[in-house]
Amino acid sequence: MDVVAVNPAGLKQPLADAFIHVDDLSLDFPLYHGGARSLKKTMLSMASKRVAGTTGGKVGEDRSHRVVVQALRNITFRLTSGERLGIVGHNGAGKSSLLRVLGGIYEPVAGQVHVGGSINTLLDTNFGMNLDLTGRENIALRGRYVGLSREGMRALEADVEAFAALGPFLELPVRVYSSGMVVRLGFGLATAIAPQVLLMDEWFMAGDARFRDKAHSRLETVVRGAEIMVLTSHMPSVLKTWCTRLIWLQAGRIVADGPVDEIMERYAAAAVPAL
Ligand SMILES: Nc1ncnc2c1ncn2[C@@H]1O[C@H](COP(=O)(O)OP(=O)(O)OP(=O)(O)O)[C@@H](O)[C@H]1O
Repeated sequence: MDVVAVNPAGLKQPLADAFIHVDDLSLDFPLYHGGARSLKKTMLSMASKRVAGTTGGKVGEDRSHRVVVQALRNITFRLTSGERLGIVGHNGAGKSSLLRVLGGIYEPVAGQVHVGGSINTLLDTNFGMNLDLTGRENIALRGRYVGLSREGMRALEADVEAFAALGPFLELPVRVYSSGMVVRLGFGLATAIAPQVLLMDEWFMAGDARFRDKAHSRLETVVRGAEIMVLTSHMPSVLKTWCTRLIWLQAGRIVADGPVDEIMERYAAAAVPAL
């Protein structure tokens, strides 16, 4: 296992072309703990009767005889600068797990992941936010995290303040915000920093209707600025608009990898409708 992020958020240095190399990657989530023998028996017996087309990853035993969800199995692909990859698959196919491994959030149990270039992971709008800090303090925190200069910090603060339009609430702790206000701040922050590699979950695009148009044009700027994008989505229109290539996952494995139209057609013919 080896996760290497070259220059993660290293915005100060000039960077080489972005890339993603994933070789024979596997990821497990342990489910069984110590005493729950009957749960172990039930899970393994149900997993052996699993029928094609059901949701979730494959349930099995790892080398230490723990019951695990095999969320990703033997995933191999390469992306170079200019590629926009969409990941499709049924609920529980492993799409979000793959994004999180690429973003260095989950550690694979086997295989290699090399990501070259600055990364921004847009998973949910709360990601990386400290609810006890004020909106303004969260902006400063993010700026420091990505290593911005003083001038960069000022620009970040002005940009997010104007976008989020929280007025005096920017001086209050985020925990007193409404959910829509948290989305405004989180979205403004996440899209203020243009990465070379953009990892994005489609849920990130959800927001309240009035805010969505404003958010969409901002998101489009970040997407167009990124050299590589990886997007998980259930929405054919989103995938067709934004992606150049699709990987179709089924119970943690790649079943197809290729041009958007071709994979969409095969997926639509075979897939369990997602929620
Ligand atoms: N933290 C976790 N602990 C245990 N199992 C998990 C965890 N996260 C995900 N899983 C399991 O891993 C498998 C893959 O989940 P993942 O969230 O990657 O699927 P997904 O394709 O993104 O699904 P959806 O389209 O429903 O969001 C599922 O079977 C899920 O139950």
